[in-house]
Amino acid sequence: MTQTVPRAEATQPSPAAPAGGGPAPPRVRATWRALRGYIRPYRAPIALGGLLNLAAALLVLAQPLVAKALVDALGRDGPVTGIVLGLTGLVFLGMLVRAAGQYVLERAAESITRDARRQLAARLMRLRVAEMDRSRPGDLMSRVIADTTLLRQVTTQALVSAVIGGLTLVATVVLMAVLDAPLLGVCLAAVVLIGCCVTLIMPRIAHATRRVQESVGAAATVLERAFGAFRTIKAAGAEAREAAALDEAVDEAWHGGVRVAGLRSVASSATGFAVHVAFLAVLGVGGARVASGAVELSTLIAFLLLTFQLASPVGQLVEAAAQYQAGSAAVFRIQQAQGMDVEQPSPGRPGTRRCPATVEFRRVDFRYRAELPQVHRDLSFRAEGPGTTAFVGPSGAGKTTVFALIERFYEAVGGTVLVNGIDVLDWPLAGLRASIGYVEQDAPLLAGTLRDNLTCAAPDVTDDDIRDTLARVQLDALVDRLPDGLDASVGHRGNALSGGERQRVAIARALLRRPALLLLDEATSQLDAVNERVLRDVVADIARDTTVLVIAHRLSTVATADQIVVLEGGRVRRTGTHRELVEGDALYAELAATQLLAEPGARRPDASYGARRA
Ligand SMILES: Nc1ncnc2c1ncn2[C@@H]1O[C@H](COP(=O)(O)OP(=O)(O)OP(=O)(O)O)[C@@H](O)[C@H]1O
Repeated sequence: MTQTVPRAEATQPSPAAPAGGGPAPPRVRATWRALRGYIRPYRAPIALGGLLNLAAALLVLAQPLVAKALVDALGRDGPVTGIVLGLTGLVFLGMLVRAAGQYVLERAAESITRDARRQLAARLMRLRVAEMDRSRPGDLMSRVIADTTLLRQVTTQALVSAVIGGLTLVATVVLMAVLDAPLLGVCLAAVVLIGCCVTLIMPRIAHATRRVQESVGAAATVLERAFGAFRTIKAAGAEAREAAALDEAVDEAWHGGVRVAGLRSVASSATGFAVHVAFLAVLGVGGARVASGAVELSTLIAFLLLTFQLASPVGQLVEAAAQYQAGSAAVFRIQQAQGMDVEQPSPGRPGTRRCPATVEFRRVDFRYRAELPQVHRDLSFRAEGPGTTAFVGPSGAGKTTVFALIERFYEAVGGTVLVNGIDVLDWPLAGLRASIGYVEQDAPLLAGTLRDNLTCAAPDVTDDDIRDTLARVQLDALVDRLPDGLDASVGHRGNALSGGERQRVAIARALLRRPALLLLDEATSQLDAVNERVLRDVVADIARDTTVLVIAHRLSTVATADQIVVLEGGRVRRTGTHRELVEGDALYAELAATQLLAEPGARRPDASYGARRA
């Protein structure tokens, strides 16, 4: 049995969406769940880093007590060398332990960022084509690159700071209570003040961070759009307009970033201010208590040092809260992307691949989205191999969509698409696509080398296979001419090659997959006579042992096709050979006379459809 994926299953609910009832708001719970998922594989190093940081904090905490011993020893005229050496050792040891703790944490943070990027990128590669149609690629790119960076802080530093800060705060408060309880009361007032301030500021940090990340996504979208159509932008003289669109997004990010900076500085200033107020209050109240003999001077000095040290754990807690808020904004956006609709991998099933393949559409209905008009209505045809079936029809008739349904980029809303007699929904997706070679009309190439482009669909092919295939599409001379041969760069989207060469590289790429079915969307641009002839010969050669489906834009293609399917308004209007259709179908005769590209010197059939309709 072939494993099929029910359509409903393939749609993943967004983790960012409300997760049901309960006291905690769903977003907070979803954020926590996601954070726990990122942290889980690195619990050990994070715990080690946390322990080292805690040890460093305790070593720092011990310093006032040693300082108190030093003051007491000085007061008694006792020996101080050991105490001074001990204090120096404490300072150095604290520094080393803190450095080690930081390294372990930073390493874990980098690993978490790497994992998040890998997971998200792998997921986005599996997005359904329909989902990609609705998305902005630039924004998705910024989620993979920029948003994941914010995880670095929240998953390690913020977590450890919160734990260490909390523990250190408790330890400091306990020590203060041991030293002098009334003075502790003065300090606690400052801590309450900070708590109120933080509660007010933190949600605003999350909101502003989200605005920054969204603006960064918008900026990436503008850049992606401009770089993707760079020549068009230049030819249209639209550089300034694109730059202005980028400015807008960048300004928005700036405003958000400045707001976050402002909020964070208010939070940290409030912390510093509260500690200073506490220090002065302890100095005043403590001075009076020393004067009255209620406490010793050394106790007051130790207390004052502890009061200053209070700034560190409280600052850590405030910083952790701010990092959590910023991170939660990023987690929200990452989870949104993780929740997009992906294709489900299904295990391969041997035996379904048969060469040449047979394709059949049985009463297929299709529309791209519920709110869009229907593209195919009751569409039925059968194409067998070996041989060529050509599709012709007016622009928008649904020819390219036929190929998209065979590749299962989209799923029919009614009827059945069969390959080798099996519903494409029942095929293992990878197996289905492995049987098909698809050459798109604009033959997009990937930036990289010629070899990268040829092997991306069939990584295991040998150099001999590549050379044979290049000879078949008559590209061997080009490769011999290039100084770096197969390792020559093809430029962004293959810009370093001519249109005809790009087409032939795309065909070679498809052939290296050894397809049972070749889908070829012919280029609409006029190729020179050599390229035209080469392409025709190549397709004829492939069609000898393979099923070739071609969206025809050339007279030479339809003239030699074994079968021609004429599409009109999403339906099959007529099927036949070129000769039959020229004589028997007015629309076909008109298309052949007016829209199909003829080789220079070739005779066109007369147009009659428009004339007859008129
Ligand atoms: N991704 C998409 N989302 C929404 N509508 C789409 C999408 N792709 C195509 N369409 C629409 O579907 C219809 C059929 O498009 P299709 O590309 O299949 O036509 P075609 O016959 O190949 O046209 P052409 O010869 O001009 O390439 C068109 O009206 C088109 O606007």
